[in-house]
Amino acid sequence: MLKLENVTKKFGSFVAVDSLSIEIPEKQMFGFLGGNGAGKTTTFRMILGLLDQTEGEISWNEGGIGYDQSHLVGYLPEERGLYPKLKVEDQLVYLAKLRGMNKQDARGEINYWLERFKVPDYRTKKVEELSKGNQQKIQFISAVLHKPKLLILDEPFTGLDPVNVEMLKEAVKELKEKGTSIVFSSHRMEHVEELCESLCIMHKGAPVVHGKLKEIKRSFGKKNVQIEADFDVSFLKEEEVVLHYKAVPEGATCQIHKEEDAQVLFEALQGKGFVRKFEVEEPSLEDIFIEKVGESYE
Ligand SMILES: Nc1ncnc2c1ncn2[C@@H]1O[C@H](COP(=O)(O)OP(=O)(O)OP(=O)(O)O)[C@@H](O)[C@H]1O
Repeated sequence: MLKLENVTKKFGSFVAVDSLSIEIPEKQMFGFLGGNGAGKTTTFRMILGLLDQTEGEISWNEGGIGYDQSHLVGYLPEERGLYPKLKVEDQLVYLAKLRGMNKQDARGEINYWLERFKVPDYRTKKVEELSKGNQQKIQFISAVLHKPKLLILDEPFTGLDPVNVEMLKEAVKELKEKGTSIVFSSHRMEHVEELCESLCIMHKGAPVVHGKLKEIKRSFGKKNVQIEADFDVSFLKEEEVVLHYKAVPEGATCQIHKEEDAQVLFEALQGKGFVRKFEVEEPSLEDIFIEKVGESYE
C-alpha cells in the first residue's frame, strides 16, 4: 500500500500541497483529479523522491520509496522527456538497463509493447521523427518495461486520439489485472470514472473528496434523471424537486434529491408527447466536483 500521511509541500510561503493524507491500496487503480495547479504533479514528484516534502510521511508497504527504488516504480512524467535524436529501441534499452534489466529481457519487452501499440516499424526511427502521440506511447513503454509494482502516470491520455486513448486504457487495465498498483492524474473525470476504484479530487493543494468511487457517489445523496423527448421539457425546471436543470440535445438532465422524486417528473411529462428516454442515474463525478469545488474547473 502507498501511504501519504499529512504530506505538505511549500515553495517558499506558497503551499502547493496541503496536509494530504491518502492510502492507495495495492493492485488498484487510483485517480487524482484536479484543475491546473491543484498539486497533482507535485504530489507525484514527492512520491517518487524527486522533491522532498516539507512535512509528512510517504511510504510503500511500510518501507521507503524514492529515486533509489526506480526498479519498483514506473513513471510517465507530464513533461514527456525522451531524447529526440536517439533511436526508439536504443533509447528504451538504455532506460530499461537503468532500471536493472538486462539487454535481452529488455528487447523481449520492447518487442511485445511495440507490437501491442501497433508501432513495430518505429523501432529504428529517431524519436523526433515520431508524432507527439506516438512519442507518448514510447514513453509509456519506457515506464512499464521493467514491470514496476507501482506505476505513476501523469496525464497519460492527454494529446492522444480516441483510438490511442482506448489502446492505452486497455494496456493500463491489463497491468492492473496482473497486479500493478496504478496512480494516474487527469483533468478528465470520465477517465477516472471508468478506470478507478478510488480517487482523490484535489483543489488548491488540498483533497476535497477522497475515497472509493462507489461510496463517494452514494454519499453524495443526489440522483440525475436523463430525459429525452420529442417536445420541449424546459417546464421541468420549475418543478420543486428539481435541484439543478441542464438542457441537453433532445432533452434535459434534472438533478433531484432522491429516487422517489423522479415520479413527480414522470407524472409531469404525461400527456405532453413522446418520451424516448427516462432514466434515473447516479450522479457523475463532474456533478460532485462542481458542488464541492465550484464551477471554476476547466
Ligand atoms: N518548483 C516550483 N516552484 C514554485 N512553485 C511551484 C513549483 N512546482 C509547482 N509549483 C506550484 O505548485 C502548484 C501546484 O502545481 P502542480 O504542478 O503540482 O499542479 P498540477 O495539479 O499538476 O497542475 P496541472 O494539471 O496544471 O499540471 C502550482 O501553483 C505551481 O505553480
